[in-house]
Amino acid sequence: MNTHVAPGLELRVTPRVLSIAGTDPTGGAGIQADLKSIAANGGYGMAVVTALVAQNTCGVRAVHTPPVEFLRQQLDAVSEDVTIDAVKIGMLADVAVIREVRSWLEANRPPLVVLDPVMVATSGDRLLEPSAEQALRNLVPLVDLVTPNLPELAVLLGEPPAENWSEAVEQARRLSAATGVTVLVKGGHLTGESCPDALVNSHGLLADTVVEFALPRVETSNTHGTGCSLSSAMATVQARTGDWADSLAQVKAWLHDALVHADDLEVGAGNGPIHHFHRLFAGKAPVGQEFSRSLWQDIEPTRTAIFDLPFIEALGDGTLDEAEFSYYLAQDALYLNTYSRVLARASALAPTESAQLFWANSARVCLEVESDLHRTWLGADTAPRKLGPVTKGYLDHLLAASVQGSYAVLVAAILPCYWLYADVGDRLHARFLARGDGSVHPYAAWLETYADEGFAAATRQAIAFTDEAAGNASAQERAAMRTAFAQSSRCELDFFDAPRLHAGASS
Ligand SMILES: Nc1ncnc2c1ncn2[C@@H]1O[C@H](COP(=O)(O)OP(=O)(O)O)[C@@H](O)[C@H]1O
Ligand SMILES: Cc1ncc(COP(=O)(O)OP(=O)(O)O)c(N)n1
Repeated sequence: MNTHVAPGLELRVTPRVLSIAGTDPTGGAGIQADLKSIAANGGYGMAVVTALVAQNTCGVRAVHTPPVEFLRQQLDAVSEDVTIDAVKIGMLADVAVIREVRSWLEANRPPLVVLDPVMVATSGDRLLEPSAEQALRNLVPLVDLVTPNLPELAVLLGEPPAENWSEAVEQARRLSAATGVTVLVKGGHLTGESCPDALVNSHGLLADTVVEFALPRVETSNTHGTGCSLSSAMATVQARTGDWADSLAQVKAWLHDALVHADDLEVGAGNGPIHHFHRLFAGKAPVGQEFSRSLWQDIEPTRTAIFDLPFIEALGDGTLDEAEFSYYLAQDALYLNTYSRVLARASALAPTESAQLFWANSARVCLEVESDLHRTWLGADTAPRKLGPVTKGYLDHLLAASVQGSYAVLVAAILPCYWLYADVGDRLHARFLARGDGSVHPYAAWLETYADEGFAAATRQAIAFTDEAAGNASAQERAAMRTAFAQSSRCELDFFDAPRLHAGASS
């Protein structure tokens, strides 16, 4: 699953994450927000203060920057004692602070560094001296991820700010190309119903140059500290998963719900903070990926059996019998129609707005894929198709999960269809590309559908929502999730083997 783990990065369940940033006495931004965000995302937070900021939700009143010798003493006190798994850097105030942090980074080389290039607060007050902009630009190539908002992205490039999302992504491409660093470009400063973020790396570090995640924009003025919270959450989750895209899928869902619950806090008269601990306050555990990882391990024999199937072998090398492929697609179309209803049921049961939207959108996409199957592959084949015995068995299992009322068990039953297809599509597509002989592959278009980055992103989100559901479930419910996941996985195996057994019998 973690295809992009940086060399030397040792993944940890509870990463030790250091924030190097300025303060916010109202607790919404800066180092206070970072510590909450790190804890809410399952890390152990530590803090070195760069500057003391007299600010509140309405604005910044004064900034006091202690001597850099004291900054170095703080940094050394932490790093000489504690193993640091990840660092998040926020407000750096001036050139002297940047120089000191740079020198400490060069001497200590933490395995993972995320830089939020803080320049201006929401209130419009400056948090970085203009004379320090070049020094901050020069720091970017030293980090692993930089998370600028749109005005900061423009300053880093020396260009006017992007006015729309596609310009923002183009700017992120240029910054990544120039620095070699992965850029997390954020759409918070734009308007519109959707609030997109994208990971951009022009040097092949991600599955695709641009990996985008969008969730609905939350209507609230309480967005103080979103950038701080996002960057420290990314440092934390990345130190656990080792995969930027997985990390953003998890963090974005968490942040969305933290914004949804922001108004509950009633802090301050201006732009108030987000609700970092909305999960904890609702009696939920922080999110990790241990549960989904253990599910994936449980089905290791099933996964091996799938790749040993003659159907998968022949699909991969393009020698699959046409009748078998056609049977498979027709059954897939029948399957998707009901699967879409099952996804809609998950949306109806979902405990959060972000999960509700995700499953509802998945139900819609599923119907689009079904009609695309008819248009692209089955168009000429108008023969009425009967639900095959394997398809029926699989759908009966999913429908049973959808009527018994547990959201957690239902999403566990749903997940293998995403995860195993993404895995099969990915591997077969890679095998196809590795042939490199330019030969025509009759099923290339099908392989592309499932090796598609959009599908991979949806799979990561489905995994993140399953982990979230597991975090809220009782031990008994988690055991039922495990059983449901394993059974759906066996159904997937049988589904791939069904054409061999049943294609001849159907008309
Ligand atoms: N109203 C909103 N609804 C949903 N997500 C938001 C909203 N405002 C900001 N975000 C998210 O918060 C994060 C920080 O974004 P942004 O506001 O662009 O940066 P900054 O806080 O550094 O100015 C991003 O993940 C962005 O998508
Ligand atoms: C000490 C400190 N650091 C950073 C910020 C800016 O925080 P950010 O997350 O960008 O949120 P907004 O303030 O822009 O909402 C800050 N205010 N103070």
